[in-house]
Amino acid sequence: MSRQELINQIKQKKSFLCVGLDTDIEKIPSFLLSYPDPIFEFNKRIIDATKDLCVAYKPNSAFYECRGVKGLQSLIATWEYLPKDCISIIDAKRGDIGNTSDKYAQAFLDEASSGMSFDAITVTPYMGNDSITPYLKYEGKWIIILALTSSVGSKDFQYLPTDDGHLYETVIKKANTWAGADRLMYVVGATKSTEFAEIRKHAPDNFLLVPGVGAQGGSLQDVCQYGITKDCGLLVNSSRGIIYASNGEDFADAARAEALAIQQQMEVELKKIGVI
Ligand SMILES: O=c1ccn([C@@H]2O[C@H](COP(=O)(O)O)[C@@H](O)[C@H]2O)c(=O)[nH]1
Repeated sequence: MSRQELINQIKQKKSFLCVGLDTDIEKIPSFLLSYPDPIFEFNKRIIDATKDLCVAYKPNSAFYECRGVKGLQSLIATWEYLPKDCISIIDAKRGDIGNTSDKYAQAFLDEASSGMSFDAITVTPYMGNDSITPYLKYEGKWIIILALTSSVGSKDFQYLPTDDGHLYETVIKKANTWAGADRLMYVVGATKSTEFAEIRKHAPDNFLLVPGVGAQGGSLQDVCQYGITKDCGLLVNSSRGIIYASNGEDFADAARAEALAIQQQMEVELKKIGVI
């Protein structure tokens, strides 16, 4: 999905919501366990209930990989089921030397090789340029670089002082030399809303993937105050807050209600800035 197509979807759906599919076999309603692929069945119902309210889905690969072959089958089935008008993001957080990154890129971006071809993949910047370029070979795919994470541990490295301010700022400045805002997004945690203004100085046009609202307590309003741009420029993710809104038979309806509440706040923010 191109940048313009993404912006068009945001305008059409009045939403910049990303629904996180962190689907945990121990948390899904027990009645689903009798299905041949309970994880896929859960995802399918969540997708059906939310697809008109969001512009992105983000399965986190850990929740699938931990189940071995079964998990990969669920992930492939989920990827196949994702609506084509939503950007599909695999949250894999990979990073390695070039020839290994080639294989990670094949695993998640090359349908002929693995059966999956997500629109975007999260990567860690720590190993530098040659760990990122293999993903850029896949035309039209997005690379989403961890910049300032929502985690408490972000203070261990990401805030270290550098000539640019902090290490996360150096990451953004350097990564901007590898590709433009039509291929690169950055992960910035919603729990770091006060840093958004600083980040926008380095990344005025890039979309930011923002996890951390909902279960981690980040504020959508604060994120928008400092992070929204004339093109929106944000994909705000909520995983547990939406998909585990209920663990009863009504789980999909409860997920929809949560997603709708977020979409309605997003509509207000988009109107404020004149995106819609
Ligand atoms: O800085 C980061 C980077 C990634 N994540 C991921 O986003 C979701 C958040 O899930 P919630 O249930 O909405 O808290 C999850 O997949 C994380 O691995 C993040 O939280 N922070």
